[in-house]
Amino acid sequence: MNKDNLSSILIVDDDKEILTSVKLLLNSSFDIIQLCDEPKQIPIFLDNTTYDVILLDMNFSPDSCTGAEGLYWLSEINQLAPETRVIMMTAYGEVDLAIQALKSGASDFIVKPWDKNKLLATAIEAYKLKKSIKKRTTNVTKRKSIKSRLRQPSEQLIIGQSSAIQEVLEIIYLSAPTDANILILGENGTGKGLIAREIHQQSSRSKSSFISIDLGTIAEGLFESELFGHKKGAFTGATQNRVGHIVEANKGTLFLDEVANLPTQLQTKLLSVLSQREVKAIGANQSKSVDIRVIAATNLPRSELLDNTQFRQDLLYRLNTVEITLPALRERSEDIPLLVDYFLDMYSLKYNRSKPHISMKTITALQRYPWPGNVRELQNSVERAVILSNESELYIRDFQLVANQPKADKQTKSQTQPLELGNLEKQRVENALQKYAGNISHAAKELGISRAALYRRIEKYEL
Ligand SMILES: Nc1ncnc2c1ncn2[C@@H]1O[C@H](COP(=O)(O)OP(=O)(O)OP(=O)(O)O)[C@@H](O)[C@H]1O
Repeated sequence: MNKDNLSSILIVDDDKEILTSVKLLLNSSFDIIQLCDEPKQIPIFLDNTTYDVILLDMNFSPDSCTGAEGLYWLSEINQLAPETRVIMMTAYGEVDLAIQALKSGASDFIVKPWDKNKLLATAIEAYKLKKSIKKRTTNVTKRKSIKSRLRQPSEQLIIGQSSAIQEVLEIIYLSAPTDANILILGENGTGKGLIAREIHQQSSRSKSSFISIDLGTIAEGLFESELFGHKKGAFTGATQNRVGHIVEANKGTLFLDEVANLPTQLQTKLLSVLSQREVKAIGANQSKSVDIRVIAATNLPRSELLDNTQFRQDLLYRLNTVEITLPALRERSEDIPLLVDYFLDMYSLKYNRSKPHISMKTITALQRYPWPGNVRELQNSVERAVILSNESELYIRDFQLVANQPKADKQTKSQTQPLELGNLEKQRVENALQKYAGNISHAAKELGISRAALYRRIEKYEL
């Protein structure tokens, strides 16, 4: 068999017992497993073999606990074998080190003493990620590394080392420079707006406008005028000419958030704009030619969008030349340590506080919470914790999560999750509405969702 098709892993630890036990554990999942008990040998191993995954200890000298050795070897591996995914092995409590390793390009980390299933799952996940990225980029010449893009200064960073986020970054990288329309799917707060901006930033249209419209918040009668514009006197109240968002986005990007809310007759009109590349304001005699790229987003699951008789399928096929699905935060809890660290930096700076410490125990508790409002809810919780806590360390209570709602166990997730999440969400919406005496704006901010999303939940739960 071609050596390239064999899965390979290198385990680096100075403890020979650990090496043997990890080898036994991974034996049936990897074709090539090599052991290294002396980190100085790493370059020699890398010279002989291209590994998919390396499992790397943080400390090698008997008294060392700074993690400096692990970080040094991580950066060496990044240079010598940039495609290889590195999983760091850290001791319980070394959360700052683990985060530093992730920021320095590690793929993931695993805490010692480890749970065997977790170690196996982490190694397999890293292997799959390595393969999927390799597959999609073999034809791309001059490819910038994903990690360097992660660190690139931009308005707002997309944080995440999970395979789901890495794959999203890869799709953005490949599709942004083309003019293809893109449809982004994902629950509220998963980062659809952030991704849309990043696509615009990475496109050749980045110097022109990025016009974002939330179709979930536009009043029924205003859709057409907002999107297409109107001429003075076109209808009662049209006292002036109005340029629509489509024309404003000319040469740039038009982001249609909550696109499933677009009324049917306007779907037809939008479809014609996309195929004719012309737009006609209400009351105008002449069409104007436009050059726009459309990015659309919806929180509806794909199946619902396809079955939806209210949404024109021919428009859907115009919009989804490329499709990006953002997973819920509860499905990629491995991103939580980095996200928490990122938001702690952001809000300590904003509120002029010293950055609080956070223990591995607290991080683990945050990872077990289901985050129905996704990254937005996490961001709001961290902001609140930074504002309200005066301590040098943050504890789980500072995040004010709903008590006793741990994430469903993986095995039982499919049976229990919808019910648990539905109840949890309903309870949270009810609490927020009560707390702010029905004030939608305040309650939506507290929940970390848009006003439109809150209205939909009020309707859904008949509150
Ligand atoms: N991967 C990420 N890294 C850093 N910040 C993120 C990430 N994902 C989301 N965020 C932040 O979370 C917040 C919510 O993201 P965003 O508004 O893009 O979500 P959305 O899916 O568009 O939500 P909605 O459907 O409610 O409009 C924003 O402040 C965004 O910057």
